[in-house]
Amino acid sequence: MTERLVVAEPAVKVEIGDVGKVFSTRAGSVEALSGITLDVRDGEFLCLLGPSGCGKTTLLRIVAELERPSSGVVRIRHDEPSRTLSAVVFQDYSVFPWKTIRHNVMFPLLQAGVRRARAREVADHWLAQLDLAAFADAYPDTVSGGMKQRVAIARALAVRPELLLMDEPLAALDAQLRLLLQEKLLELWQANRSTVVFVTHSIDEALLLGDRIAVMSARPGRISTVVDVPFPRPRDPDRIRSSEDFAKLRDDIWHRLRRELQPA
Ligand SMILES: Nc1ncnc2c1ncn2[C@@H]1O[C@H](COP(=O)(O)OP(=O)(O)OP(=O)(O)O)[C@@H](O)[C@H]1O
Repeated sequence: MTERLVVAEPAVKVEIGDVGKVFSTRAGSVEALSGITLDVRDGEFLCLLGPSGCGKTTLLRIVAELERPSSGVVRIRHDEPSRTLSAVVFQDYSVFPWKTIRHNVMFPLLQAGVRRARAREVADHWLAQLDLAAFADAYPDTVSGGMKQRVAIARALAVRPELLLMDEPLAALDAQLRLLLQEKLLELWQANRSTVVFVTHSIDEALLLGDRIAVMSARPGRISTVVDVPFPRPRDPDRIRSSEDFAKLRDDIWHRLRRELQPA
């Protein structure tokens, strides 16, 4: 069950308490998550990292209220009722192909009751932030995958959600583009802090972007450890990636993940 109410601890934005999820399929039941207890702190960038199929997407969908947990509870603190509580960015460039890029970004604002002229202004601001201003009148299918994903990110940021949920938003991009978009996300987040839950397979990405990394075990997913990322902000991507601490933490997290990947 998902509840929106004031959680006990004011520094906590999302309280995930003993959440389990079992999917029933024709072939039987699949236990995707078991006993997940995790707090997402107000204003933090939390990364969820874990082996394929460990339930990262399921957990994110439960927090987004797109899926109901089979057991346990999720509580989300909604501080400003006039503000959108959460927005989700998926991996697969979920943009409307029949709308121009500007109208894609305007859409959730109009849905939220923002006046058209203001929605256009806000959309254009975020398109500029994501280097898409020149493509505002283009349709998504005429631009690259990386651009479509930037549209999806601009659309999510434009509503200024209290909680931004991202499910491997950079996974479908080629390696170089992924690095560039990681840096863009880092810059945008540092300038417009909100609470973020970010699912990724990439240890490097989690270390560059995250304040904390919740490492999940193989299915049924559990939180096996939560790593504090010690790099101060604002972060300089090149300095961080080439630092000794980065290499050490990457190695440490990789060893934990490898244990999960190896069959018992
Ligand atoms: N709607 C569903 N019905 C049945 N099983 C499901 C459903 N959604 C997810 N699962 C199963 O639950 C488990 C967890 O899936 P999930 O997609 O959450 O994992 P993930 O960690 O995000 O995987 P990946 O990293 O590969 O994207 C998998 O075994 C998956 O097959």
